[in-house]
Amino acid sequence: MPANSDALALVDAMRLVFADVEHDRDARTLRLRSPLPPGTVEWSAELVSRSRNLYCLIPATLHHRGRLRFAGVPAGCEIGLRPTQWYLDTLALFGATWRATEHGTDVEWTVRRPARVAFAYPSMTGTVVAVAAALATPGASVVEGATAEPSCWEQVEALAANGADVHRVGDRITVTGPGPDTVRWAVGPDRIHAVTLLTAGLLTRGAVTVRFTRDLRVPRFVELCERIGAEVEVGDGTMTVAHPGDRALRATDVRAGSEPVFSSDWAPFAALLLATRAEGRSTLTDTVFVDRFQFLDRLVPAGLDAPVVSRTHVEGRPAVEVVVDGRPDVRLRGGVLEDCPDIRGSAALLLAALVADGPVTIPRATHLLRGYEDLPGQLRQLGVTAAHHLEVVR
Ligand SMILES: CC(=O)N[C@H]1[C@@H](OP(=O)(O)OP(=O)(O)OC[C@H]2O[C@@H](n3ccc(=O)[nH]c3=O)[C@H](O)[C@@H]2O)O[C@H](CO)[C@@H](O)[C@@H]1O
Ligand SMILES: C=C(OP(=O)(O)O)C(=O)O
Repeated sequence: MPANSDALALVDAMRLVFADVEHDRDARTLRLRSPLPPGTVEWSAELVSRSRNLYCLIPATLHHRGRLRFAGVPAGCEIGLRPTQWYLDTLALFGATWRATEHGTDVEWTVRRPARVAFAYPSMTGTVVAVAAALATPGASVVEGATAEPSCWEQVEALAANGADVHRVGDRITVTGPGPDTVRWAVGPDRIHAVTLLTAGLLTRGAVTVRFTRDLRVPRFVELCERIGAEVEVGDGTMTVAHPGDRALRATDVRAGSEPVFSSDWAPFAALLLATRAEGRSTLTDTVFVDRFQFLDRLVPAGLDAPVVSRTHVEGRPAVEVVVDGRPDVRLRGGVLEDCPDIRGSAALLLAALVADGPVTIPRATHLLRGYEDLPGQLRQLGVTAAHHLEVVR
């Protein structure tokens, strides 16, 4: 497992559930053993501020300890409205009760009942919470309208491989609990991380190869690369994306959103690439987060043309649209950039150093470090030299 700060927050939360938590950062393994006896778990405001993904751990926390109190709201990227009540309402379908208090939220799970959960929108965290709750509940539960994100299918794959009665067919997941006592799993490749590095290669007009031990499921990213004229080669456990070298990439329109369409998480990388390496006008939309493209504004003082951002609707959903006029030979100036309060926007700012003449400094790397253990170090390993002046102030 990775050791980005988000993952480390989850490890800390697991220390409140298991007596024996062994995290070996060199071996990249995490072992959780000996659940603590029932009691009340308290998540401090500090812990809660570190990861929004803590929501995914609520079922396990309640399963072993019965009661959870947390201050505030588990926080993540600030990229638009992100209400979270539906995660707790999903748990309530399995018999949990929750209430907002003066200090935060109290959740309890004393009576468990199997449930039928139907998402009107394919919520990612909602799906993970529902599958985990179903697994801890004796009897047959069903999750309909589940997310189409392969990273979440991995949850089902891991459980099934360990003997759980869990099946996914399309957007329907059936679970018969209780699940197995022991689960062992090697975490699959981080798809967003892979797309980040492959984009870096295109920005340098070079090529990057990523290696992985299990399928890298990024078909929409591959399609985009092919559409704009990049070369993609998929081998046995490898994917290489290469810039054509002698010509600019082609402009194209990108409709990002909830998978199976082009992932919202990759939209910043596509926008940066199309603005700085493609010839012509591209329009990108995102139906998940209205501030998805906020990082582009931070690059204007560094020499990027001001993006034209507007609110729109795509298939009835509110969306953000950005129009970029590609300048394939642009050289940005770099500089100390304004903070960008989201992981992928921050990563895109760092990648902008690859098309800049001057140093690029990201002033507050909190968000970057939530999603990437050491992106500057990885870029250096790929051959990015000191000339690109990547600097992250921790
Ligand atoms: C579906 C989707 O693309 N989810 C993204 C979201 O996951 P995350 O799990 O954070 O959020 P959800 O998938 O639960 O919801 C995403 C958005 O969907 C809408 N919504 C959700 C549930 C619901 O019942 N009704 C509703 O309208 C809301 O606008 C919400 O903000 O952020 C992650 C981090 O960037 C991305 O990896 C996920 O791809
Ligand atoms: C938005 C992201 O994370 P979070 O949901 O934790 O804010 C992300 O991973 O890009």
